[in-house]
Amino acid sequence: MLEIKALTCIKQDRCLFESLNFSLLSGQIMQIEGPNGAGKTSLLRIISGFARPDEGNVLFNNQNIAEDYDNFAQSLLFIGHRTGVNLQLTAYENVQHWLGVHGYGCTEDEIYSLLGKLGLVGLEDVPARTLSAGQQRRVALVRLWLNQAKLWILDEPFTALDKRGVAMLQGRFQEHLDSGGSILLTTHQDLTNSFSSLQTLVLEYRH
Ligand SMILES: Nc1ncnc2c1ncn2[C@@H]1O[C@H](COP(=O)(O)OP(=O)(O)OP(=O)(O)O)[C@@H](O)[C@H]1O
Repeated sequence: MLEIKALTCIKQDRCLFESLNFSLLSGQIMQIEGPNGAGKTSLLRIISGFARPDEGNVLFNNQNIAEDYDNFAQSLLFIGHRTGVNLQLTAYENVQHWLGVHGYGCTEDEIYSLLGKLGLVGLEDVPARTLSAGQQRRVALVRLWLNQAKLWILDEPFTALDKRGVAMLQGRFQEHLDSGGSILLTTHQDLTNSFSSLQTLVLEYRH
C-alpha cells in the first residue's frame, strides 16, 4: 500500500534522516519512535504530502503521491498532534464541520450517539475550549469513526487520553486493521503487546 523510498530530510542544516526505506501493507500498523526532535513529525508530514523531502519518494499503491495527490488524499486521514478541533465550536458542531468536509451524511442522532461512545455525554453542546485536554482529544478522534480512508497517519493520538480512552482507541485501530486499513503513528505508548502486525521504526537523534 505505502512505500517509502530513499527519503532524506534536512532541517536547519541538520539531516534528520537519510535514505529511509520501508513499506506498510494493508492490515499493518507501524509505530515511529525516537527522542524529541528526531524528526518523527517531519517524517509524517512528508509521507502525508504536506512537506517535500529533500530526496526520495512516497508511493501509494505504486503511484508517486506527488504526481496524483488528489487521489492519495482521498485514501488518507491525517490527525496531527495539534488536535484540529475548532475550540470556538461545540463538539457537535466540529463533527458537523468534518462531515461537511468529507461529504458524509450522518443524522443528528448518529452524531450524538458517536459522541456518547467517545465518552462525551452531556458535553456535546458546550464550546470545545471549555473541555479538558483529553476530552478535546476525544473530539478530534471522532474522525476515526467517520472516515473511510484506508491509510491513517496519526501524530501522538494517545496524548492526554486516560486508560479507557487508550483502550477504546486501540480497539478502533484493530477494527481498521481487520478491515484492511493501515496505520502509521508516532506515540510514546508501548504498543508491543497490543497489535500482532506492529512494526517499529526508530529514528535516532542525529547531530
Ligand atoms: N518548519 C520547520 N522549520 C525549521 N525547522 C523545523 C521545522 N519543523 C521542524 N523543524 C526542526 O526539525 C527537527 C525535528 O522536528 P520534529 O517535529 O519532526 O521532531 P519530532 O521527532 O516529531 O519531535 P517531538 O518528539 O518533540 O514531537 C527539530 O529540530 C525542529 O526544530
